[in-house]
Amino acid sequence: MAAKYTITYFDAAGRAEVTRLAFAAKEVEFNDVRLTSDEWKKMKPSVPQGQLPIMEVESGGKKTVICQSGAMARFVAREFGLYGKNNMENSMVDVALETIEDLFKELIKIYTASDEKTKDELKAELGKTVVPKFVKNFEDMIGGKDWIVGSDMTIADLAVFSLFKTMPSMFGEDSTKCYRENKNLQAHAKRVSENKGIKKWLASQPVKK
Ligand SMILES: N[C@@H](CCC(=O)N[C@@H](CS)C(=O)NCC(=O)O)C(=O)O
Repeated sequence: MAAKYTITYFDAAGRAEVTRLAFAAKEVEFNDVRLTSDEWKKMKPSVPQGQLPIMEVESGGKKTVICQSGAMARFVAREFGLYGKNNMENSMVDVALETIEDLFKELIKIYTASDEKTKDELKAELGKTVVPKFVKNFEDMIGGKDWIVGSDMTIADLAVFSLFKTMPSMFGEDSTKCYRENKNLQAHAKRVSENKGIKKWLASQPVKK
């Protein structure tokens, strides 16, 4: 019997969207559970490491909960052939995922800033210096190729697509100006969004933040 998957997170893209997109791209069904903050408060003590997202995998009569968004994304990527074709490609996928994690950390700095003034300063810096640095990193990875790693779409492509798609709604249009001006990355985003499963997902599951 096929495995049953449940992703639990908040009603946001955040750290769950790349795994959701992997299911969408491969047109594999999963349970998309989105908690309110009250529901989360009740559930938190029973969740491994006390944070979201988590993914429950039911297979062969056994239920396993995977926490840590990177572990979830990599699990799904390995299951569905989105992790490259050999050890070197796996590593290059990891390079992209770790780079996305570095960008996430920059974004979290804005969320956790102690006062509005610092928040505004960090937001202004995001579009001016932080994002351009990351855009250069991803531009170096993709160059004129179709995909970030190898000859097929991987979880790395979904991670880059997802984060840059979400950022404007959280940090303003200016935050991703440099990304929108990059021809190779725009072509890349178009390629990802034209995947049949992703197209369906984007049409049916608008994520607000
Ligand atoms: N390294 C963890 C970080 C998880 C994390 O920071 N989760 C946040 C949401 S993005 C969370 O659960 N916040 C609520 C809480 O800590 O109670 C991962 O990648 O999954």
